[in-house]
Amino acid sequence: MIRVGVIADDFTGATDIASFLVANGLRAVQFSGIPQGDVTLDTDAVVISLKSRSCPVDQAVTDSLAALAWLKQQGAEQIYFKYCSTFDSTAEGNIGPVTDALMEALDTPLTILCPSLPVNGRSVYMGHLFVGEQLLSDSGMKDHPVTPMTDSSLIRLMNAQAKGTTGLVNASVIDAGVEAVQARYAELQAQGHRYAVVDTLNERHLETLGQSVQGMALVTGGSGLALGIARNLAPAGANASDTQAAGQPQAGRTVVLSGSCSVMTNAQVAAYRAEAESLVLDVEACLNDAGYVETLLNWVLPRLDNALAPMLYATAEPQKLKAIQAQYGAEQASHAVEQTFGRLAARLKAEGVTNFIVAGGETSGIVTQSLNVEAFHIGPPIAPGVPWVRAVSEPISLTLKSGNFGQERFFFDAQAMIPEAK
Ligand SMILES: Nc1ncnc2c1ncn2[C@@H]1O[C@H](COP(=O)(O)OP(=O)(O)OP(=O)(O)O)[C@@H](O)[C@H]1O
Ligand SMILES: O=C(O)[C@@H](O)C(=O)CO
Repeated sequence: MIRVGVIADDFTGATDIASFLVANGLRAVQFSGIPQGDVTLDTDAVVISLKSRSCPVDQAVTDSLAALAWLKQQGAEQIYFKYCSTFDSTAEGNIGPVTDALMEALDTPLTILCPSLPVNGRSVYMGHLFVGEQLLSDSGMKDHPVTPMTDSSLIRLMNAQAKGTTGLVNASVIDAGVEAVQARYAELQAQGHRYAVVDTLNERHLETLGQSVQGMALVTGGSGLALGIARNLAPAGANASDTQAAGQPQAGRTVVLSGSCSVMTNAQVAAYRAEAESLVLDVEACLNDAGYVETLLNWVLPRLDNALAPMLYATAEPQKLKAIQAQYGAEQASHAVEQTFGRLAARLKAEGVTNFIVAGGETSGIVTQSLNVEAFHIGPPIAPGVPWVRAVSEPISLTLKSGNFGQERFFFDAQAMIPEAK
């Protein structure tokens, strides 16, 4: 029986939530897109990753409903709509419209909004979302190129993009325990609200919330709530080393591919460059040189036996990125970089590389697609929300790192978890 069916609005967000599910005692399988037909699954949770965060609203709704239909067909008891812990969305959506569509399809009157992920510094207090010590609207997210977040009130954000109205379950109610929280849900519903923002400051709050939503047809949030839900549902005696076993990385040739320009990835690339061999992608060559992927491949191949895996990166500091975007056009440049990583990944696989350490959501999406990997087992985490994952049908392992996740030595730490070849 599938206890939880997750619809994630991007790729790295999907591995993020899958990681919290398995770390807290549920077995999980992740799919890249909606699988064709029925699949026989011996698992507690299924995570489907879509690309619905910043696509047009209609597309996001259609894809999310298709994922819902597939999950219901597999018998999923509870549906979890996973979006970003920084509530990445525009005034039009897609979080509001997708939530409305899922609620209508499930014929459910109330759901919760729980973006918080305290272990990564995302918390909610009095309905306001914080990133570390800053309000969301003061954090780096205010300058996001696609979904700039200039308001921190989850109530205002949701009311602007959804059909119904939003109420608050504040921290003191959550401190009062599961029954108080459930009574507050009933009160908000009786007042005509459709969405309940839940304050969350710590793991204890997530545990209370996980218990409070048992039986709720739809929940929505970041990956933090998955910890509470998994702890509530995990069978007695479940332990993470069992649930993560199928996703353990195997000995094999490894590369690092970094296409993220986020602040944390810049720091991680700088730390890794200082000790490992690396090559920066030339954006002009990505755009115009048909033989560039072979050039990159010829650089990588002789370095695959190095003690530290070779790294190819497009990662750039904000000023450099702006200059590149001004010269070539933002969309053209990022598309060309993504295509280069995708083609290179396919060539590397053909040359026997089995382990891919990838940074960036879009970059992870294209690399996974190019490797033709459709389903993953989830392994142990390298950092909160970033696990090793292993393809179900072939010996390929990946880490798919959200731009701002992970510690500075992430690329080293990921490799340290790969066993030595026998
Ligand atoms: N030097 C560069 N010049 C132009 N575009 C680049 C450059 N480096 C990376 N890009 C593009 O920037 C985008 C980065 O997005 P990606 O989702 O991979 O990372 P991210 O936004 O940091 O990650 P996440 O979505 O997990 O937070 C990609 O489209 C990538 O191709
Ligand atoms: O929730 C998060 O912050 C991440 O899983 C994510 O969605 C990054 O794109």
